[in-house]
Amino acid sequence: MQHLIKVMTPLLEVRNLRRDVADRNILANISFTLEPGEILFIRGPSGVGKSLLLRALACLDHPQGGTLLLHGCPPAHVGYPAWRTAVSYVPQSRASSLKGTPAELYFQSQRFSAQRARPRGDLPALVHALGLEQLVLNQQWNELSGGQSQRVALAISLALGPQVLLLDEPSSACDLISTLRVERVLSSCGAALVWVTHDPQQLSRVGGRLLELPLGTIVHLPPPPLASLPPVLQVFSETDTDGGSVSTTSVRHSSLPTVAAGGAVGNVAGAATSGGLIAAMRPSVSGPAELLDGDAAYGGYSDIPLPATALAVRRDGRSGGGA
Ligand SMILES: Nc1ncnc2c1ncn2[C@@H]1O[C@H](COP(=O)(O)OP(=O)(O)OP(=O)(O)O)[C@@H](O)[C@H]1O
Repeated sequence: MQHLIKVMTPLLEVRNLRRDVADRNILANISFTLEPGEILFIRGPSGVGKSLLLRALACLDHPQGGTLLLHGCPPAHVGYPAWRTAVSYVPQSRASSLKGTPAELYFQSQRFSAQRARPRGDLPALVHALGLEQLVLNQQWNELSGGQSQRVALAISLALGPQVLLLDEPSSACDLISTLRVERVLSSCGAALVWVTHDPQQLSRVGGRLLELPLGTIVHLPPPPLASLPPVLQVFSETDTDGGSVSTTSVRHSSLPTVAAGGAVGNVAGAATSGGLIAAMRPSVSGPAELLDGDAAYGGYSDIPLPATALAVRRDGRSGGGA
């Protein structure tokens, strides 16, 4: 019976989520569940609240109603840094606000306490699979094109091994070939994906389910043509959902030998990762005071200077501005 309950607990559960901004209701009654490896596209007109939904799922903003559960546990139980590590937000564009190089960002992010003792993906393999030269990792962010920085930021997010990736138009700056690479890497990465897109072709190429906003209706997409998305790269092959621990990590690429790095164990409720990477990098962090109150909540973010708004929140206990 206990085993049955575990199997039935979704990876992520969203019940009747509500988002208001400036006294205006943007989203209401959004409900869905997500299982490991599932893809849920989000589509809706500009301004309908797609980014707000992703930010709420990542616990970067506080919803005005509803319930979020990761493996059956609410954010306060999981811990906000651990939640944001497991449920990782990849914003539409953030490279222009970043300083330094992608490699520096990747290594800085690993120093967050919530990122320690967790399995990693193979960043160079991911960079390669996304059609980038390795040297982009050591170039300044502001020297990269929009498409390059979008893909290298995605590679970093994938390499940090989230269980759920929240993707805000992850290929919007890419040409068609790069877009196909992004789709193939994401489709085979093993993480559950919540994927905002405006591209109807992307839905049919990738498949999965579709959440239509503003109504929140969910439709099942037809399966993609068999040949359209051959497995190119698999970073996280096995995830034991018992307590969120990851038991095995492997990297498989069509042109690379299989690399197994099994054995490392990370616990969502315990060690987990930063999630703070995104929160710390985003100057528009907002949310309840407890979400940002103190170093413990930030899980060691003191490694990286916090943006002014987040610092303001931490000092006076009030939340900063939204997106
Ligand atoms: N911090 C904020 N303060 C006030 N209004 C906001 C804030 N953030 C978002 N909004 C408003 O909430 C609505 C939803 O914004 P959101 O960015 O989620 O839209 P979206 O569906 O992602 O749009 P797009 O497809 O253009 O990216 C918009 O009307 C936007 O103006």
